[in-house]
Amino acid sequence: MNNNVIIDCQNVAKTYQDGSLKVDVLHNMNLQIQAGESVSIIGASGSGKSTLLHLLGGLDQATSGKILLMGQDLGQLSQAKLSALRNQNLGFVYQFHHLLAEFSALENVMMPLLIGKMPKAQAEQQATEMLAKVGLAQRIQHRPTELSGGERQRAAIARALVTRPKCLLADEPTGNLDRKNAMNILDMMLDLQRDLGTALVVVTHDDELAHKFNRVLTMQDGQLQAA
Ligand SMILES: Nc1ncnc2c1ncn2[C@@H]1O[C@H](COP(=O)(O)OP(=O)(O)OP(=O)(O)O)[C@@H](O)[C@H]1O
Repeated sequence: MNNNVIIDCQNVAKTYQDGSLKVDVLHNMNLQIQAGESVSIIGASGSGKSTLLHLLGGLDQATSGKILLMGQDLGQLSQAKLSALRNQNLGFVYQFHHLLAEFSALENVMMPLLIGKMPKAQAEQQATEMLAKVGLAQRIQHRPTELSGGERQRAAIARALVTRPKCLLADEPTGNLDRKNAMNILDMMLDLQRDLGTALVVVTHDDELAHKFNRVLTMQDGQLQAA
């Protein structure tokens, strides 16, 4: 195995069976995500971008083909092993922040570390540092409702990165934000990708944002093409 490959999709197909209707979304798709690179995925609505991201994250299974995460075949792992591999190596950010309303930004960001059994004081320190990196040093005690939309997404990004994953998978992370905010947050994600050495895979509708990445791929006819 090439040690720099974090995710390796080999001849992946995904078909949804919706009643009697079969929907072929991905076929014979190949993709390698290298350590530390930034990749954007664009393409028409319904072309399969979110489907691909779910497969890369081990949240759904390919119909055929293989997806390796750190050399391990996701289709061959027990649910417990898959969860552990995912928690150790991947971070997720969605269009909606999914922060827990009753907790502060700090508590939300500490959560994945506490789940990983890190002692509380250390988790608090690391979460505080990550919140500072996303520009929320002055907001750590705020609850999600006390943060702006952009700040909530920053907190969600801090929560996804606090475990120092090898790869961050983001589905329309700036889709709910105005243009200026979206640009700022995407630039911040790319800065963090370079500083932390995290690979970054982002699905976006925004061609201009997409072109800030090392590679731009377009989903078309169930496959990825270099844009
Ligand atoms: N659970 C499912 N069951 C049946 N069909 C599905 C399911 N999930 C997605 N699809 C279909 O698969 C296709 C790809 O969906 P997907 O959400 O991956 O597209 P997308 O490129 O992310 O779209 P968008 O840009 O609008 O978010 C669509 O035609 C969709 O209707």
